[in-house]
Amino acid sequence: MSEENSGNPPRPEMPAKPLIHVAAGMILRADGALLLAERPADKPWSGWWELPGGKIEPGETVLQALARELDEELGIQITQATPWVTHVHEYPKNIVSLAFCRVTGWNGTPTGREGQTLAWVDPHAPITVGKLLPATEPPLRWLRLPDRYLITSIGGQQELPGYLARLDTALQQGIRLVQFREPAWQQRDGEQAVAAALQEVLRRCREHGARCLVNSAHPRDWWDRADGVHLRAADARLPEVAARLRRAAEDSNATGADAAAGAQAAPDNHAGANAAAAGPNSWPDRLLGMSAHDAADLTLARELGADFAVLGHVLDTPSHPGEPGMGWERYAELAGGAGLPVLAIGGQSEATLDEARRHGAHGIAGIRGLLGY
Ligand SMILES: Nc1nc2c([nH]c(=O)n2[C@@H]2O[C@H](COP(=O)(O)OP(=O)(O)OP(=O)(O)O)[C@@H](O)[C@H]2O)c(=O)[nH]1
Repeated sequence: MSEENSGNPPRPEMPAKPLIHVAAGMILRADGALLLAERPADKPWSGWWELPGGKIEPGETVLQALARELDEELGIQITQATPWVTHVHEYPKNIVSLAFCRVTGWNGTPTGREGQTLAWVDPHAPITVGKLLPATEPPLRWLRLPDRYLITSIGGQQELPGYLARLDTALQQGIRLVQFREPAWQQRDGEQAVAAALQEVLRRCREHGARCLVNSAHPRDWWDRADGVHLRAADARLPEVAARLRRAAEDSNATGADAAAGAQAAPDNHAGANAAAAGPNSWPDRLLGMSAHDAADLTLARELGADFAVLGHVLDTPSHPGEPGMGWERYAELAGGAGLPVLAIGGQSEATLDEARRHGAHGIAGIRGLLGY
């Protein structure tokens, strides 16, 4: 029904909020420490902490703007930086599109050239230097996500001992995120046989402080045994999946997990914008991953409050014979608009991690390449 004949009075036009494009640096030292800056007294939100950076000027690329800002603000010259996640946050008075970049190489020593206090912090520990700008909280959460994601492909009971030995090695070598995914085995031998393998994989992951998600091809009641779920794109569209995630979010809110996760009060003109813009964070005490193949899948991942998406396949891979990969250019285009961390999948291994990062990936996912085949 059109507004004219709906019987409702026409709504007054809302003035559009200004959209500000910003480049901000995740400046990471070799020991993993992250640089934060306190906004100085003469700027809006003074006293709040942020990632160094600033507005992108007309004609500048994100990396050019970042290089200029870090030189002006900190007196450092970037030698190594890659695009990461672009996060759009709506404040009551404006909308900021923050293009976060990983900065891992620079010349000079960061100095607060505009009077700002600087602090190197451990991004894996609670941030205690002060309040973070609301739009700066999601990237700090995302930074904690491991950058290598191993997906199982055990295949059957006979192969299990050999696989577990390889898994042990991968965990010893630093794998901290695993997805248990055995749809063919489950279909052939039944859930019981596969459930025992999940227990073995979970036990080993826990021994090494790694998290293990279960693929949504497996029974729903396994999700709670693991550290979260990895949704296939088709499963992410099922109403019962959305309902299940909503229930998990409600349970978690009821037990105050949000407060424990460090939600902060915002000043008046930031108030209320944070939770909505950071995504619903559907399952705060567990991880939610989703497989994506196109822009619509990535949008859905963001709407569901996924912690990350896996996008591919990028390069040709034995798991999709005869289906050419999307290639790095297309990957970069899609990942750049995703608004959440994206891992590249398809032909990935330690050897492709740098290339993946150059194209905006948070990291890589794989079956064989991350198991040392
Ligand atoms: N650099 C940076 N800006 C952020 C972050 N989070 C966040 O909401 N912002 C917002 O993005 C905008 C950054 O622009 P800016 O730093 O160039 O602007 P400014 O207020 O310092 O003023 P100015 O450029 O006129 O000196 C501000 O509105 C700031 O509140 C962050 O982590 N880093």
